[in-house]
Amino acid sequence: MAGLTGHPVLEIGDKFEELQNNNINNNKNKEVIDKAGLVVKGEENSNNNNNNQGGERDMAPPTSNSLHRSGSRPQLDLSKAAIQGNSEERDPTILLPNQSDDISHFALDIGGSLIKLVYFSRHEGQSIDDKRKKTVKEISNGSRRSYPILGGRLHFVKFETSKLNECLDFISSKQLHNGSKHSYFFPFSFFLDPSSFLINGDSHAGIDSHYWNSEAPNKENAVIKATGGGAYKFADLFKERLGVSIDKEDEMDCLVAGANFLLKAIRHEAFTHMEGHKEFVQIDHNDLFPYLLVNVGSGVSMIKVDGDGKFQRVSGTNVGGGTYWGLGRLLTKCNSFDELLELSQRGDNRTIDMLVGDIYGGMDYSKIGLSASTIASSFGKAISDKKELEDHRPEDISLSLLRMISYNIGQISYLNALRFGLKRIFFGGFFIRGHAYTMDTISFAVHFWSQGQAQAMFLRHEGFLGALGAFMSYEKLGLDDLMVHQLVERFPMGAPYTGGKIHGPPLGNLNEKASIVRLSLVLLLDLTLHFVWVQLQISWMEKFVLKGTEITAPVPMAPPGTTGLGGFEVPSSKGGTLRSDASALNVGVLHLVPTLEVFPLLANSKMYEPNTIDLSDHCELEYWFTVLSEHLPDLVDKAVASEGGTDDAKRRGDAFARAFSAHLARLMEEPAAYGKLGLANLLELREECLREFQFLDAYRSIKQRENEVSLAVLPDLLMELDRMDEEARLLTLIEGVLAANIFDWGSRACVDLYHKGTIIDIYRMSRNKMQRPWRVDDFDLFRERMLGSEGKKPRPHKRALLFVDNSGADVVLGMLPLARELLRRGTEVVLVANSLPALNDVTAMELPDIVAEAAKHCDILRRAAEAGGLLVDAMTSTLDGSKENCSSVPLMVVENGCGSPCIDLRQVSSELASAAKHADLVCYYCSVMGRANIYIPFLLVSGE
Ligand SMILES: Nc1ncnc2c1ncn2[C@@H]1O[C@H](COP(=O)(O)OP(=O)(O)O)[C@@H](O)[C@H]1O
Ligand SMILES: CC(C)(COP(=O)(O)O)[C@@H](O)C(=O)NCCC(=O)O
Ligand SMILES: [Mn+2]
Repeated sequence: MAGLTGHPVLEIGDKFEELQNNNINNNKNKEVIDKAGLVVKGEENSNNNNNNQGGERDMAPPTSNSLHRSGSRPQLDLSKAAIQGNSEERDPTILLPNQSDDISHFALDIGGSLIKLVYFSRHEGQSIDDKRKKTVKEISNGSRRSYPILGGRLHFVKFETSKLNECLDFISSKQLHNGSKHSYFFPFSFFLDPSSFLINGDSHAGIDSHYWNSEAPNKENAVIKATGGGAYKFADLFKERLGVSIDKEDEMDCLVAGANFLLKAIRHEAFTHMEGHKEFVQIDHNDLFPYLLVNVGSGVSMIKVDGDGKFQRVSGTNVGGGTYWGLGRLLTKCNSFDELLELSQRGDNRTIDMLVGDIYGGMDYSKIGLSASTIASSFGKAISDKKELEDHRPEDISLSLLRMISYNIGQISYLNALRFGLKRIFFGGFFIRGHAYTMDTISFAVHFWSQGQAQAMFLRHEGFLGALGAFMSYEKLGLDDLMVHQLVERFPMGAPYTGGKIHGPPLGNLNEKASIVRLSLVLLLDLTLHFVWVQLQISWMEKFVLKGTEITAPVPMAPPGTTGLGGFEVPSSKGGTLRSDASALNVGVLHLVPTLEVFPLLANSKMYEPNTIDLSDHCELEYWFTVLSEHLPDLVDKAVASEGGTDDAKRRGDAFARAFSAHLARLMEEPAAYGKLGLANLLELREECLREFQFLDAYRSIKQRENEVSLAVLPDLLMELDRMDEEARLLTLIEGVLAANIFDWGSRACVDLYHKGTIIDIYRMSRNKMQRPWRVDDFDLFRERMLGSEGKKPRPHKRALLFVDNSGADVVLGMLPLARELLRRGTEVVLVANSLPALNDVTAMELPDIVAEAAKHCDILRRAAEAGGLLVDAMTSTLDGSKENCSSVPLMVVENGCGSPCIDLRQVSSELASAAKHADLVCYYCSVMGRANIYIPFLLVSGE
């Protein structure tokens, strides 16, 4: 598992606390998995050491092509690529017969102020072409869907309605309107014109669809879904410019469909914001309706929502976002909405608003619950004939206007909630703009007037409700069937700081990055084009490196103070600039992965929390920020070495370090910037960031070296185990699993420990320390089931799932011997490993080779691996001479669907979910790194 927390699973949130309190309650642990039976936990082990692991060897990158939930790289199938027609031609067409479609769909919400665009890039997963192929088939028993499975990504982008042309250019440059086409051709000329890469775009769209299409687009039939007034107003323009017809969807229908989808499908979509404090709310799907939806766009619509498609627009107000921006622009001469909002942060509305105290001689009007600081009359002081507009500070005007409008919206919303007895009010629309003071003001109004009975909540995808709803009206996409576990939100890592014109979420001008891939393709076909490739690759990376030095810290949104009696002080944040639109949207790309499933043995997926550590606790965040920052130079060294230490790798390493540091800094300032933040998210972010800078496996050589060393000592270990009687062997095996899990490069103490001795020394030393009773110690129950007791026969398990974690000793000396013991007793064993590399975790792709090597020394493993389809080639002779006949009991490998050091059991691969259904033993172990850097390994063994 590796990782600073290991794979935190099985209610480890609870467990971790319990562990820290030295108060483990076995019964509670047993509730974790339906088929609970046994929990075994190892000794606490404190390790301190130093030293450095020396020189890495450069190795060829792995050819991982399995589908997993990250999938942040474009996947190209270049096999059988060929130039069509005459290769001497200037713009020959290249045929990629095996490249799957990248079909795009998009929908628009064209409002009074902004155009919201939601588009989908879809690609097929590649077929599994590794040694696990047979395993996967076996496990599925024919029930599993066969690859490829369609997945894709939803991207969110916005434009100003007044700049409709920008939107049309964007659509055109991405050829979104040529969507569902089935050709795999593209013109060579695209690659020779660097300017064609300078369009706005994002990294996660991967390869734009038009690169695959050279046929004249079939525009006549193209129909796109759009909502908002602009769907009517600009329909002709769309036809003229893009040749597409607009299929108009009702705005209210779309708002409701979008809100319902988000509230059901995105785990932490809604949050409260009171007095500067943001808290994510977990909405119970079965208890969502009714609610009041308030969409604050140019104007405001208030909709009572009773179910999917069941709603009534109950009210609205013409004092909305357009009013703030329009009046604000007139009164302050601001050039942009953000500038206006920024001004408000430095404003003092008391100079312009008439307060209760102004009227009551500085006193509260407490009889009716009004404090002296309550605004009695917005802009009331402007009646003074002593002051003209220019005598007022634009900052004060902006704040006064913002407060007036936000408060008014909050108050009218409350009245409508009261009218219909609604307790929950969700606010959307881009007027909110994730702005702390706006949200606080609305929340305050709702709270104050409802006396705490109604709750204001905000939506992370605030302005995109209508566009999402329009998008979902494409029936064939079946998006409404998507479930929360099939969606993974990712924040592209390099983009926020790359500069250039950015639309939408933190994506940036990354088409240049995708161009690297495209040009590599050109390279394959025509090496003379090398110079173009190099030039463009540099341009993207250099841009990042240069911009990286200009990264500015975000503006802290300090909480405003309140005075209690209905009054609000001025915002205490006097900060500088607002974040640019791109990063301020705070929404990432939504990856739709239909293959993800909830781990079926999870007893209570609602209660389950994969994050052992909640980073909204500032002390925790600061601690982990320091750990990750300090570890960064070492990680960059490893990453660069893993790519051969070339100049290109160094440049990418530098860019990675800047990108990751910038994200860390951002999260330090605003921990909830990317949604609810836990340690598992932060660790995953780091892996994603590495991948985005094309470091596919930073620990590659370390892993290989440790596998080799561990495999070399495995035969001795197996002999030692075989000399023991059954009981001693079982105990030693469990101790071995606990001991070997110490080899985790995610923990500082463990890295230090490495330099104390050889792997086998450390393994033995750790094993000897695992004195019973362990913190959680159900070993006796386990032994009884495995070996039987007086009057009770052994009851071998049918199928065991062994979650494997770190490469080297952990898997080889810890888990494989346990697997062997289970196989020997007739239990099928499924090794569960990461889909993509993360730290020193072993991956599912790497396991067959490790098992094959181990099988050379062990007949049991060899036969089982053969039975499980892991050994494709005939094996060499074995050394341990075991002759037990277990050829029919297979050893298999499945990927867990995860590319992070921490697994989230709510989102695992379908092959793991499928394997779990027949399992009656789950063996899951992890090391928990406490704040004191104390290593606490524990193993959860649950069986029926
Ligand atoms: N960059 C921006 N430009 C203009 N208005 C913005 C911007 N960001 C936020 N807003 C606010 O959002 C409002 C538009 O919200 P939106 O939900 O998109 O409504 P509409 O559908 O009417 O365009 C604007 O009136 C303004 O108050
Ligand atoms: C007319 C609208 C639905 C248009 O939507 P918008 O472009 O503002 O998002 C909206 O502006 C609105 O509901 N206005 C309030 C009108 C009223 O009820 O007084
Ligand atoms: Mn709108």
